[in-house]
Amino acid sequence: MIEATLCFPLREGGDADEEVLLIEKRRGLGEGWYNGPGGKCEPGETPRECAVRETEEEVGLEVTDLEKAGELTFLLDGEAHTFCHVYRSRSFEGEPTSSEEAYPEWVPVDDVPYDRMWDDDHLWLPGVLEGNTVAGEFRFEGGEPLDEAAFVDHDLEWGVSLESRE
Ligand SMILES: CNc1ncnc2c1ncn2[C@@H]1O[C@H](COP(=O)(O)OP(=O)(O)OP(=O)(O)O)[C@@H](O)[C@H]1O
Repeated sequence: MIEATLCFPLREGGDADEEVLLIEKRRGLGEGWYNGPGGKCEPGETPRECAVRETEEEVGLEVTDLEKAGELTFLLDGEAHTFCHVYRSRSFEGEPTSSEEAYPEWVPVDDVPYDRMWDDDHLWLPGVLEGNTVAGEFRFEGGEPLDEAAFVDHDLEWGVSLESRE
């Protein structure tokens, strides 16, 4: 099973609108779709360290004080495929810049382009951006690659305690 991360930097935008930093992914899994910065954990790395590293690599932002917001299990044809640790952060340094992997974009949290994201995102990301915590299982069918499989169903639990988790 792949262990991966997603990080959602948040800031106060114009008109006091809350904004989230998304990326348009330029290659690999989920290419062409929007998501948070993130990626696969490397050996010996904690998920939190992975989220910080991937955010720096993909958009050049140095995030600190990551808050654990979710744990998502993605199953493909009945088998656990990816376990994803989700974080929020309001503390970061630097300006988002494009990389070979991603185009960054600040978007109002009320205007997230869910029609251009993974099919599961609209189910859990709004709550995460509102400050809630979530544990979820999402089932996909149809074989590899995961981003061409069909999203079948899911279970979600809100308000879970993730404080003691990486
Ligand atoms: C199934 N539903 C899903 N919904 C939302 N997000 C999903 C997801 N499934 C995977 N993700 C995320 O997508 C990124 C893949 O990125 P990543 O590991 O970098 O893939 P990629 O193949 O490009 O890796 P390398 O660059 O080769 O390491 C990574 O953040 C991972 O958490």
